[in-house]
Amino acid sequence: MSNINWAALQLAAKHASEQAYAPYSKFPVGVAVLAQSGKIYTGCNVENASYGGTVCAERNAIGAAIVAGERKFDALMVYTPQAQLTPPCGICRQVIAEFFMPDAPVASCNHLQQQQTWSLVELLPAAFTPTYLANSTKVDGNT
Ligand SMILES: O=c1ccn([C@H]2C[C@H](O)[C@@H](CO)O2)c(=O)[nH]1
Ligand SMILES: [Zn+2]
Repeated sequence: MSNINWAALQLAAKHASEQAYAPYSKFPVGVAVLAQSGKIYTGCNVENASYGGTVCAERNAIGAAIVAGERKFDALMVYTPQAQLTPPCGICRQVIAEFFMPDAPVASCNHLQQQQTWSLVELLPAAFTPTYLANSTKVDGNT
């Protein structure tokens, strides 16, 4: 998609970061995803006293969109709490690859109004995707 409203994604991701539950890392992250429907969904990181129970902002944003019925996405924006712009972690890259095209933009922004944009395939080359599963219904099915 060519006409992505990056400013709207940045603002939505920033607002989501303000809801982050990150008492352990003190690294509050917000994410906004643009679904093919044109709607924006958000998520924040939700940490846990059992640290491995933590869920990143990316997966929470995608989950919020999925439960609203979305299956395809055009862009993802991370709002990172530091000057150095940060891409999604490895687990989230795999989850993004389930629902985004390889050339989809995955971006990071910060309080300095900076933005860095990668393509998904740059972040996760040779991804294992639903197409490798013989009986896959890809992203359109419910099973
Ligand atoms: O892109 C990222 C990077 C990190 N985190 C979270 C996980 C953990 O709660 C904290 C520190 O890694 O930030 C995210 O939610 N998204
Ligand atoms: Zn992650």
